[in-house]
Amino acid sequence: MKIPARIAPSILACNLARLSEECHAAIDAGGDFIHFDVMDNAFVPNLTFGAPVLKSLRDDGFSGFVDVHLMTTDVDRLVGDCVAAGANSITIHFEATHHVQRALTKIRASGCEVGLAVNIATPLDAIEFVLDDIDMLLVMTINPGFGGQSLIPAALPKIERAKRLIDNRGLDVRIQVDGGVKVSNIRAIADAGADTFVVGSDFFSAQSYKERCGEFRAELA
Ligand SMILES: O=C(CO)[C@H](O)[C@H](O)COP(=O)(O)O
Repeated sequence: MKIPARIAPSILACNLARLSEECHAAIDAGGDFIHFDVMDNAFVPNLTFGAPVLKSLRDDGFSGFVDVHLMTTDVDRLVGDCVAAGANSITIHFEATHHVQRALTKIRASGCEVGLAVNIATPLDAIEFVLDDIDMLLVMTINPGFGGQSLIPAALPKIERAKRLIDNRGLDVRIQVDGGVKVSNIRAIADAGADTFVVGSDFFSAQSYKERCGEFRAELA
C-alpha cells in the first residue's frame, strides 16, 4: 500500500524572531506539520529551544500539529514538559537513553504519537524489538545538530532496509528522514522508502514557501 507523503518544515531554519508567523506560513503553504528541533548542547553540539517556546507558540494561537524531535539527554523529564507544552508527537533518539522502551511507553501513555530516531551509525537491529511501540521511525540522514548539511549517501540503503523490516513485519510505522532533504534529492529518498520528509533550509530559504512546497510535492507525485 502506498503511504501518502508528508512534508514537515523544520523551524530550525525559519526566522525564529517570527516563530508563530513562520509556523502559520509553513502550514498555509502546504506543510503537513511542524518539525520542532530541541537541542541541549549535550546530546548534540548545539542549543536551540524547548518546551517554554512551544508553550508560547500555543499561547499565541498556533494549533497545527507539532512533532517535537528531542535531540537531548534527560529524555524522561523533557517528554513530560513537551506534552504539557502542547506537543502532538514526540521523537526521541535511540542513542539518548539506556531505557528506550520505557521512554516510548511514556510518550504513548501521554496521548502523543511516538517517534524513534536513529543516528546514521546505529544499526537497525538495535530497534527491532521496539518497532511495535512506535508510529514513526526517523532515519537520520545527517549527523544531528545543525541545519544546512548534505545528506549522507549511506542513509539511502539504510532507509531501504528499514522499509523492508517494517513491511515484512506488516507494521503501520512511518519512515521519516531528517537532514539534507532538498527538491533535488527528495524523489530518490522517497524511492528508497521514506514517506515523511523534514525540510529545513531548502524550504525556508525559498522566496515562496507555497511554490517550494509545490516543487517538493511534484517530485513526490
Ligand atoms: O534535525 C535537524 C538538524 O539536526 C534539522 O531538522 C535538519 O537539519 C533540517 O535541516 P536541513 O533541511 O537544512 O538539513
